Amino acid sequence: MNKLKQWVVCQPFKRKLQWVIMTVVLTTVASTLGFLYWQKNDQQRNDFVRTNLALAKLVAEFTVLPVVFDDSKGAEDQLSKLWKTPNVAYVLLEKTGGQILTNHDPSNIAAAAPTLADNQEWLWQDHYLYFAVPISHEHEKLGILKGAYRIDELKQAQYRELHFMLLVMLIAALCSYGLAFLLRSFAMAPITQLDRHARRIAEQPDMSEPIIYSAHRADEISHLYDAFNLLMSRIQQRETEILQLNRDLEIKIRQRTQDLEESRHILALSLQASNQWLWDWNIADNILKLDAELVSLCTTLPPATITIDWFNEQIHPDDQLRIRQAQANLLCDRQPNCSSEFRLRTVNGDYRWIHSQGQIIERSPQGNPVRMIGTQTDITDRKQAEIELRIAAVAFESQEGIMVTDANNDILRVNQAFTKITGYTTEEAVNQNPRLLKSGLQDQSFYEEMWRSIELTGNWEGQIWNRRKNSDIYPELITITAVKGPDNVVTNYVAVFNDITLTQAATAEIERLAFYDPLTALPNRRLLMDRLQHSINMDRRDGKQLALLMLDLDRFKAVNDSLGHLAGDDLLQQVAARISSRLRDVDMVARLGGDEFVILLEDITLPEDAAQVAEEIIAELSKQFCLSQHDNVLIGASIGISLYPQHGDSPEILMDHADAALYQAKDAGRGCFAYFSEELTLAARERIALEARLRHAIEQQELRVFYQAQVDIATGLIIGAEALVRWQDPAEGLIPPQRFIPIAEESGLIVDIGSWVLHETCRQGRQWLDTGLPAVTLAVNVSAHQFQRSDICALVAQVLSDTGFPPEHLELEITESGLMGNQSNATTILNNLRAQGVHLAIDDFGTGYSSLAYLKHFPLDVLKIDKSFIDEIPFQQDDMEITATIVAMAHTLGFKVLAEGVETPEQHDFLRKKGCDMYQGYIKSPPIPAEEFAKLLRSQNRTMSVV
Ligand SMILES: Nc1nc2c(ncn2[C@@H]2O[C@H](COP(=O)(O)O[C@H]3[C@@H](O)[C@H](n4cnc5c(=O)[nH]c(N)nc54)O[C@@H]3COP(=O)(O)O)[C@@H](O)[C@H]2O)c(=O)[nH]1
Repeated sequence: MNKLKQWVVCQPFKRKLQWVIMTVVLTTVASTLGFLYWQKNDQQRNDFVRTNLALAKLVAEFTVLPVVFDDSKGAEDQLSKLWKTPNVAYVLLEKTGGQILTNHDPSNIAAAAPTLADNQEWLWQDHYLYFAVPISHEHEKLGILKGAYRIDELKQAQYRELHFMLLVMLIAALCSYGLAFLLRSFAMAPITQLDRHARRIAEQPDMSEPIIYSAHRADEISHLYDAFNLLMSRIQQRETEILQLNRDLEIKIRQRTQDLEESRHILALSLQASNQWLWDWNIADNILKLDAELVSLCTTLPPATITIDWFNEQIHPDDQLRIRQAQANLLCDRQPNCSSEFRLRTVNGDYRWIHSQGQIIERSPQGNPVRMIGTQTDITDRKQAEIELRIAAVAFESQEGIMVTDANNDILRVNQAFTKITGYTTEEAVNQNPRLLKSGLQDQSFYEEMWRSIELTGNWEGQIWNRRKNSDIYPELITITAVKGPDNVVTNYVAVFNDITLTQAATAEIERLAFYDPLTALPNRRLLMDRLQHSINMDRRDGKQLALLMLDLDRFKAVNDSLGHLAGDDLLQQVAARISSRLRDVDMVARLGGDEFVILLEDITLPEDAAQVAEEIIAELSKQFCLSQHDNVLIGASIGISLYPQHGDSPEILMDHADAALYQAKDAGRGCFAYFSEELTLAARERIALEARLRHAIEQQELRVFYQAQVDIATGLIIGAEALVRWQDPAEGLIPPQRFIPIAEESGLIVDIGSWVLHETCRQGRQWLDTGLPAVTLAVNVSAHQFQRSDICALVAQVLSDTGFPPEHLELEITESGLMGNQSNATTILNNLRAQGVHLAIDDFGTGYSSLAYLKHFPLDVLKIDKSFIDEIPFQQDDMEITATIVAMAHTLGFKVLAEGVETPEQHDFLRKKGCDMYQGYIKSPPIPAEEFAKLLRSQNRTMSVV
């Protein structure tokens, strides 16, 4: 119903008008026709009933007699008048009691006829008018006459009339439609025109065009047109004004927009510069607008969907309650603005510290907060820095002294531990230079080295002695670190130090107890084994050898038992001191307990070196001991020696073998040493004996000088000789230098021997000159030991001066190893010798590690190619090539070349072809005594004079 109403309301007015007219016309026509039709119908029916019922009643009166007399025939005659009427359908006469006297029912309708009530005379139903007329005589009911009339004809007539009326209705409808249409057109035309005009004007910019209506009319429509035109002109006028206002407004808006844009830009820049993000919380609908950067930092959600609840969920659980409480306070107006710090989860799942602040900018009419705006800042770095600062502050006040200076080394800050250690308060230290603490125990070079390290590596760590305010000097372990700025320039220095006075003392005490024998203060077994292991490792790497000497005192038990333990202790301490005094710094002596000592000799050259030390110690301990109670005692010592690597490669094995050797030494009769192997023991003993004999030989002048000719390869003439020492032993005969020169070098006797050979050679040379022999160069060997540890320059000057031998005929042969080591020192010596007029030769070239490039730095005259290169010529191609190269290169550097050990004509020819200058070797002459060499020289002279 509502829909219908709605639909009707929505219909255009003209249609509604048309409907009204048609409805009125049709309703009027229909109701009039309907009434007329109904009235006529009713009339016709009543007439039909009345007429036919009267006929039936009349017939009924004529049937009284036949009914009384039960005369069927008479009844039929009477009734025939009735059934001969065309519209009678059936008729029957029924006597009271139910006897049918007559029945005329050709269509069998009676059986289906309705039963009428007692007093009901007729019934109008469907196609029939039923009737029941009583038959009475003198108020006695004799029977009843029943029947039915057909009413079809009457009904058909009525239908025809109905059709006619409907036709009239249709015509009326058409007429009403036409009438309504005419009326609608007439009434709506001006309105439609007004509508079209209004629409057209609405579509045009110009609204000033008036709408014209018939001039002669003055009805309501005409007023409407006037009102419309007036309205339009007013609108036009207002529009002009509005346009003007609009233009003004536009200019203002443009200006404001520009200003706003500028402000926005400045705000954005300011926010960006201050690392801030804008947020805008619409409290009413809960939407939180966040800066795009912050959104992308913490979510992939579309920004428009972010609510305050979602945002709160992203806050760290530990901060959520506090922040929600702050928000609640704001909303309840307990505080006007907010400022808080919290951790916010990012898309990565980690948290960043955010500082958020804002205020309410809009309220509802009731005064409730509606909108808030504020900024957020990522303060993670600041928070981190705060944490680090707190840590730094705690660390700064640690147990270690800390001193911070600026780049000029002026103290900026010190901590409490600094004051505790140094005694200087902060006020006393600040603005001072750390020199304040200088003890003076370190020299300038120490500090220079320290600052060099700081400059190079950025820090320095070490131990330093400083002075407290009360003048006490104390050791500290200090680390100095240079702090650099982003430009890599030092801005500060930070020194962190510990007073290690107590630590040092404690460490020393612990070490002493753990590693040293309390009686003698010598290292104990533990330290010895550590050191031995370390030495084995080092020697294994460097290919060196070491010796372990196990020493046992003879007769110590007797002293201890007879003079008491105090005397025994005293004796042991003195033994320890004597042993120590005989050792080099690199060696070690340990006490294993009782009277047992062990000596570790590191880096020995020959196995016999150990025997020499053992011999010296045995000799030292054989001397008398004066004990503190004025008892003089004589003891002795036996020593067992084991060697690394010959006798074992672990500390335990070496100790066991030294112990075994010690028993061997004791068995041999005490007061002697023994190696773990017999042959070494013998060799060592022989070597020691030889050294003793050599000393004796020097004193007894048993040394001789032999001379070996040096020949000019081009002329074949002797131009010089090498002086070679020999030992003329009265018992053994001539002892070659290979046997005694190494011992002489180790024992230092070489200095005396070398000095003697130089003197003897120059003396002999002078004598030969004086006797008229031709002047030849005499070459003297200078050992490495002699060159490096004695004043060779002074010796040469002295000898030349003493003997008067011309320096230009003296040549000194120095080995490569002699020159190695301190190059500048060697150069000084050589220059000095050169300055004296002496010639200089490099001996055994090729056996050492020097190169020609290295040698060119020295003022040398002759280069002697080692015999080992000459031996295999012409069989060894390599040696030939090396020799040829040495000759060529030596010449390039300005040296003369002498080949040693030339024995065959092939060697001689090869050297001559390669341009070698001189040679020396058995092919010409072996080393021979002075007289023989003089003869050789004289014979050459004679030959020459004959030629
Ligand atoms: N510091 C000193 N060292 C000296 C002194 N005297 C000798 N020595 C050095 O002793 C080493 C052995 O010398 P020596 O046994 O005399 O041997 C020399 C020559 O005999 C030997 N030689 C020379 N020619 C030949 C040869 O043709 N065949 C051959 N088998 N041997 C030959 O060479 C030695 C000379 O060597 P060098 O000195 O290198 O020229 C030896 O190293 C001597 O240096 C001394 O007084 N002081």
